[in-house]
Amino acid sequence: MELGKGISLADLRVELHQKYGDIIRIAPNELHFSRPTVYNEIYNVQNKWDKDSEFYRAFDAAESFFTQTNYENSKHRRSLISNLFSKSAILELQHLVRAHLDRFCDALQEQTVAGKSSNLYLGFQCFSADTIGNFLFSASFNQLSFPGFHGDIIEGVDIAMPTVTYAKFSGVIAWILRNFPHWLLKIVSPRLKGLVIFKDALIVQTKAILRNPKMLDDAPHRIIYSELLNPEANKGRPTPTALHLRHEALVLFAAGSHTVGTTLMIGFYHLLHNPEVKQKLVEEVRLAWPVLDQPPPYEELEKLPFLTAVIKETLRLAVPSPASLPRVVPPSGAMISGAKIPGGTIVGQSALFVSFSEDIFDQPCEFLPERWLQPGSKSLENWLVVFSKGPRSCLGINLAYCELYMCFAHLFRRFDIRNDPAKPADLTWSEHFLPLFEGQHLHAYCEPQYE
Ligand code: HEM
Repeated sequence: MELGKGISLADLRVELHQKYGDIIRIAPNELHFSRPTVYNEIYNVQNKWDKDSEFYRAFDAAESFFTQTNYENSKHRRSLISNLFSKSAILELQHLVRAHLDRFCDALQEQTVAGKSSNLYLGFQCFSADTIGNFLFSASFNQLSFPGFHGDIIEGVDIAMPTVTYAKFSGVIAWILRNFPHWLLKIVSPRLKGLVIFKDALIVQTKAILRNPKMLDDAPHRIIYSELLNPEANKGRPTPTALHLRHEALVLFAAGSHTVGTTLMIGFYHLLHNPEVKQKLVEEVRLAWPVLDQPPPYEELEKLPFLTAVIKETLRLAVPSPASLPRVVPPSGAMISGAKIPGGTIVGQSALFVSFSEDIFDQPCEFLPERWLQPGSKSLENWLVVFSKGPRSCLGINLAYCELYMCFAHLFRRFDIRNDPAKPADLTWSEHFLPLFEGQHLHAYCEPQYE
């Protein structure tokens, strides 16, 4: 109903809570809670509650561990992939992030030299898509090479995004979308072409790898398929099929690209609109990075206190995955928000209700990195919940932080960045599991620094 009226789910939840109180029914068997303390009651290490199957069927990736509703069934595959995203693996492969940043910076410089401002929303999406592609498959999708950062895959993701919401509300629509022939999709919606070609390429790639797993030996670093097909780790279990591999690849690409791109865009938006905060960040980065062609490694950047505060504040405000993440209360029932909730009820809370809670964050709508540097602000970290919590929390958190630290530091060290006044950004978004930004994108001029 709300889709028909064009109202974003995120706004609708706020409206309903204002009208009906702390606990609202958002579907016949689904509750949403507004008190921010509920987040830690639902999502925590003890609660291995199932994900809601109707919600997660909306993703066209039924064989991935992400859409696997039962924790026990998802655990094995998650643990295989987690090797690639451990902190030590990310430190070892940080040069991949750096390589894509170099390409990104070259493209920004070219656009500035041509007298054009850059679309930073698309630029960050291209950067994160190329980076995650490199981590997962040791291949680049070259989204950064598209003129004006109009990458065909990332634009296809934005166009396809509302289908997740439609599929969530109707099993029939979910089925049609899953089974729609790719050749027809390219004709009906030409702007989806890049995404369709990407999905078709995954079909070919996964079949070829299963036919000849030895080709994995040629990859310059470990990739998802080497982990998923590891014979030692899979002992006593069936080997993953081409469909398993493809669905894991799709989910990891989707989870690792849009989220990071959105976070970067929101952070840059706030820094460009808060010149004093931006100046403080630039000074800190310059001090840690005095010689332009000798960038410090990620290990050094993550020690910078103001940069760290900027990243925390950016994540808090960005909430790149704003949906309520529905879980099923176990048969024994549970106490949530002071109420006894019967087993089988679907419950959830959007992280927006924590990030923007006045009870937790003073002036929650303001971009105030300093809040993370006050005495006692360590306790605030409990409320930085955008990666979710518990056994189904974000698997890519180490890679996400690495990309954020390196991107903020590189761009603000290598460029003097200014808003394009002719193109004021409109950050209005609607919720389709991910936020869809349909207004004017953030544009900026990036003047290269030569020392
Ligand atoms: C700022 C960046 C990111 C944010 C805020 C974020 C946030 C989240 C959230 C909230 C979840 C829980 C989703 C749910 O319960 O349905 C999640 C899960 C996940 N994320 Fe991220 N994410 C980010 C980046 C990444 C990256 C770079 C990757 C790398 C591939 C990644 C991979 C995953 C995976 C695989 C899951 C599913 C975990 C499971 O179901 O057990 N994420 N993420």
